[in-house]
Amino acid sequence: MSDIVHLNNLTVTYERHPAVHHISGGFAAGSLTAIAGPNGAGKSTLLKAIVGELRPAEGSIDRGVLTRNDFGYLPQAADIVRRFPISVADTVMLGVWKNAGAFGRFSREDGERAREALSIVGLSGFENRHIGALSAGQFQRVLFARLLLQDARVILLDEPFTAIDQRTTRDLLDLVLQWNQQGRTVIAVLHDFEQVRSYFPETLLIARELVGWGKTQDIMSPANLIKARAMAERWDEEAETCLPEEQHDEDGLAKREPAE
Ligand SMILES: Nc1ncnc2c1ncn2[C@@H]1O[C@H](COP(=O)(O)OP(=O)(O)OP(=O)(O)O)[C@@H](O)[C@H]1O
Repeated sequence: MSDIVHLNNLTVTYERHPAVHHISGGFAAGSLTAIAGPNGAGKSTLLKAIVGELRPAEGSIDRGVLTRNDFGYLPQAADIVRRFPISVADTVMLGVWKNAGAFGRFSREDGERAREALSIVGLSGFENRHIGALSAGQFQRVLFARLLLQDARVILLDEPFTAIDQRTTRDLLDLVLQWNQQGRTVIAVLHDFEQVRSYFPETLLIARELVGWGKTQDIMSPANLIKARAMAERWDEEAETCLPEEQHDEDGLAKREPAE
């Protein structure tokens, strides 16, 4: 299988402090991958970089022929504002905003598809509800309906089941598995290791730097999890981004500019 997204020595920083450091590897087309790692390991940052919200400080992301519209991205619930006076139906329709004609009008067909997507996630009849009046689980169902409508080739989910009831988690997990069976590439940041082991064949384990990337049963070993924790604890939050590759000597030591 060829890679649909490839990371080449990727480093992503916030004000020169690396959050993701020198990660290389590829997501095979049609793969189902969990991104796991301790708190603050750079998982959300990595998703944001893949979808193009953050630019690499070093290295690159090869997305081949894919464009922004080929990516469906569900941010962490904490990053989504729900106070907008917008209905469930309009939220789902945002999944096809690119189809909207002049004056932001959608076709009757898109309206039909939105209703169908809401029915698939078990929310028929909720079209006119205000999104602020939904439970956390219902709102997550709405966001999954939006992803359904978007029909993306690569779907990125950031902790999609955190603080969601069991029934909703099961229903939405089924959708994730169906997307993958349809040939879509799915990448999900997950905290529940049992979920990772049971449903996600591939895992990318990070602690700012790569701990392991491959078959879940190999990567999620006790030794790797201990290593990830130790790497995260050792990480210096104040560390500055390292010098560009060409400024390293053969021993891998950064060459500093001579003091003036
Ligand atoms: N907008 C930001 N500005 C500055 N630093 C940030 C920003 N977002 C994240 N960071 C820092 O980048 C590092 C990685 O954060 P990130 O959210 O990517 O980790 P994570 O693995 O998703 O964490 P968690 O599991 O706790 O959600 C952390 O040190 C965090 O404080």
